[in-house]
Amino acid sequence: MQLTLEHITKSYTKGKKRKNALEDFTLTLTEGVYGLLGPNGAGKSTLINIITGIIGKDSGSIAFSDGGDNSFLSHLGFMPQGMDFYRNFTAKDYIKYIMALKKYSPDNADEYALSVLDRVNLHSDADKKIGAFSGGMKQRLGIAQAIVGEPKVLIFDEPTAGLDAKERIRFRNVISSLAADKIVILATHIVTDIAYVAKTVVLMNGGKIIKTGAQEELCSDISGKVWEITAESDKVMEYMSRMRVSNAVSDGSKYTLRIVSDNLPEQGAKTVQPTLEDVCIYYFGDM
Ligand SMILES: Nc1ncnc2c1ncn2[C@@H]1O[C@H](COP(=O)(O)OP(=O)(O)OP(=O)(O)O)[C@@H](O)[C@H]1O
Repeated sequence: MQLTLEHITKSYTKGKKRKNALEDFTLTLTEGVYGLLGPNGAGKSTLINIITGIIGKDSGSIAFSDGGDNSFLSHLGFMPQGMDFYRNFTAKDYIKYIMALKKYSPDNADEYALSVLDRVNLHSDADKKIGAFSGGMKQRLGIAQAIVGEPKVLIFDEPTAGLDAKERIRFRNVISSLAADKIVILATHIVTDIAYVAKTVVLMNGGKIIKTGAQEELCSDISGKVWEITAESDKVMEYMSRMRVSNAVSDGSKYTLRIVSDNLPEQGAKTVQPTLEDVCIYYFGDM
């Protein structure tokens, strides 16, 4: 299975100027999770809106290898940013409503709706009204509506916004369990969400791909450029203003700073193993 995005460009007019929100974006995706990472304005939502057919592209092409005669959109499940729901529906009725909208009619509609809810750990909440759901439960219901009809390509836009740590972990586990035989695109600026589940990380900025690869490859590309130093607490702000500091931990009296820099930031600094967060700081500065 292959989704091929080739030379996609989209521009907007700002004042008197045309500005590219996406520029010659080219990527081939196969089964597994792709993490789209980039700062605000990088072009993530524009890309997703084009793949999902919400907006048109100026040029470029989208091709899906397993579509048969059906349109690509019939193979797509989508969870948009900031999704909302009908509060008075139960979870099961909502899923059945989505089934109707997608014209998906398995032999036993109730059983199928429950099986979808089971996959996002909402089976026992099937008859509860959505108005009583927590933020995390609603996000999982968002995943559930996306998988109705068993689409081969799933897209999630900023899916963990506002979730607590426990729900984030739950979300990641659900995504991992779905990804084996699907193409999953996960757009976010929360690095840890991607660090745990993405087989491929796509770093975007200014409408372009800055780097793409497995997390380990991206980390090893900046090997030797992440350092640790110890600093007195009154010097921390100065370091932060001069250097790209990806982390600062205090032991009460002193700080251990993690610094991303091409060159030795200070005598005595030791190199440490880069993480995906360091990679983002390296390419984007603060996200
Ligand atoms: N309808 C529009 N009209 C004009 N400019 C737009 C429009 N939509 C997006 N842009 C511009 O295109 C660029 C990419 O925006 P986009 O929303 O795709 O980025 P993003 O990576 O999704 O950012 P965020 O994380 O903030 O949602 C930005 O410079 C944005 O201002």
